[in-house]
Amino acid sequence: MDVNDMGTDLTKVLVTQEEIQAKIEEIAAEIDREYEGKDLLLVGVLKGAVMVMADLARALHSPVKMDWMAVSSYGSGTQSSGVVRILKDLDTDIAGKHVLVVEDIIDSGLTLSWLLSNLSSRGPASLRVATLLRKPEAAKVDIDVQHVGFDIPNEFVVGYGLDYAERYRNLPFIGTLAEHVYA
Ligand SMILES: O=P(O)(O)OC[C@H]1O[C@H](OP(=O)(O)OP(=O)(O)O)[C@H](O)[C@@H]1O
Ligand code: HPA
Ligand SMILES: [Mg+2]
Repeated sequence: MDVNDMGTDLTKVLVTQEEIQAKIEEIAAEIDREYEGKDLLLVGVLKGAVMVMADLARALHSPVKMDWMAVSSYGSGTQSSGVVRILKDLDTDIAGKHVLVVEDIIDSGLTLSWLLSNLSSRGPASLRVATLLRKPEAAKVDIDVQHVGFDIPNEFVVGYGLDYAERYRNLPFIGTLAEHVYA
């Protein structure tokens, strides 16, 4: 799919497929260095992080394990409800493990902040975060994030895993959604 298949739903491409892939290679190299000789568990946050997780895991040279959590705070709108629900928990016990949470986007930060306190109560050996996107102007909580792909403006974006009402996740790039789509 490309931007021409999208009609007028998108106003622009914010991050191209090539820029995403190059950034993921960079982050993977950082992670390889950081966890050298350690067992690492990647925790992907469904559903948005599927694309980042799939590409990041394949760009790593170190062997890793992968697990998934599904949480939802957005429902079908463009604003976080602030109420996070676990839809699917991890299959594995993370006590004593090195855990890296993989996210597509940190927007208000409410989802991740909730998730990090939930996961840290399970006693991991370490708990860090990699995210492809972050919206600094939208932050409602301060979170220490070790790997950030791109800081982006405070606009609703879709593509590469990110949805609006479950659509656009399969775009290979990040685009800005036209206001008429959700107005
Ligand atoms: O920083 P926040 O304001 O909390 O927003 C970020 C979260 O929102 C999105 O998930 P969503 O709840 O839409 O679920 P999805 O991944 O299934 O689309 C996104 O994937 C992050 O997990
Ligand atoms: O900008 C966004 N787009 C799609 N999903 C999201 N979840 C949080 N922020 C966003
Ligand atoms: Mg969503």
